[in-house]
Amino acid sequence: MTGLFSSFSLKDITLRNRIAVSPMCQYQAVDGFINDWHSAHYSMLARGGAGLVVVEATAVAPEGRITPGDVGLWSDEHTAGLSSIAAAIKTAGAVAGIQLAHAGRKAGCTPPWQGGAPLDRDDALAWEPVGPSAVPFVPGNDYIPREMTKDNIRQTQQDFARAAERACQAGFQWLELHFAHGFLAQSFLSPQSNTRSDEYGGSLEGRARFLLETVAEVRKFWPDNFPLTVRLGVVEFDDCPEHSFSESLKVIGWLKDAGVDFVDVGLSLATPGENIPWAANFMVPWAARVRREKNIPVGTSWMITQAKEANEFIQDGKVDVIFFARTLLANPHWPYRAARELEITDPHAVLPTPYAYWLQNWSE
Ligand SMILES: NC(=O)C1=CN(Cc2ccccc2)CCC1
Repeated sequence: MTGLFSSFSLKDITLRNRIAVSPMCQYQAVDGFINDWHSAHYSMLARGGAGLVVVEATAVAPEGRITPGDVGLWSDEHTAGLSSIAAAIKTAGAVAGIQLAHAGRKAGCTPPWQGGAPLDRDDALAWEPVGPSAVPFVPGNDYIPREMTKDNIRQTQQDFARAAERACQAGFQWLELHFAHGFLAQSFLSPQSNTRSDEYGGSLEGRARFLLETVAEVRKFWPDNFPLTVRLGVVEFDDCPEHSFSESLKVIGWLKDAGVDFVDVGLSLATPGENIPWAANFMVPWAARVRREKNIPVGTSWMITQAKEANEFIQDGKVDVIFFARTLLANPHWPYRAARELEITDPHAVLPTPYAYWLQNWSE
């Protein structure tokens, strides 16, 4: 019987359950290097019982960081630190995943708790953002990205590919390309941000070209037996969400043909004014449609907090994996709580032995 605690196999990788730790930016790195914060953070989450732990948005180039505190994999020097993170995740019994990102025109900002605005131009840590077109994320704002040349595009695609190679060397076995949240790849896809008239703009094929060429480059360096996945913003909540969704379905078909094994169904966040219908589980129906209409395994996230509901989404074949974020930040042992609530056999067994032993006969 499939459910939240049934295993999930994709290519040669098997998750012990359907609970994934969603990539959550910590903004604690220096020059892209991880430190004790990340080691404790990811060990804590992996020991909580999730089947998959995806490391936060990891920049493929320095100018692709959301903030100066983003983790990076743009240099061989970054590999060692991340290999210790991958090892810690695997030792805890979870599959080690990593999200590779380039924030494009949304790069170069302060972390949300400092307002999330672009760094002052005279800040020594600031840099010029890049994007498909010289169109600012905030209309009328003077934080305008430099329009990427074709050489810049090719270089960034290589950056993704080399970062994927490093991720494999570091021991990660699940790769997620960040094609959502208004970051670089999403900004190529959205006509709101991509006004190019060359082959990287205009038609849907043109706007999707950056994504498909990036997947093709990554495919050369990421082992075929490990899942190659994308987080894709599948819907823009503008005056016609069905339009952007139908375009996304076409793009997902092309991504699947290019070798993408799984789609983590996310938000577009391509423009600041989106009227997002925030509500519990609101992305599940969209993910279920992708799964059914494109016959590809999917995951999703956003305000999913209840074990019984999550279990039903899996049982009903709506989604294959559920990415939890704040639910797990609030309680890293939430998988244990969920196991008890769903009355699976040996709920304590989702935790490592030193915890499981003492909890086997414990009832709160
Ligand atoms: N790395 C990412 O994909 C990020 C996504 N965010 C969207 C978000 C909006 C609202 C609530 C949570 C996340 C903000 C921080 C960075």
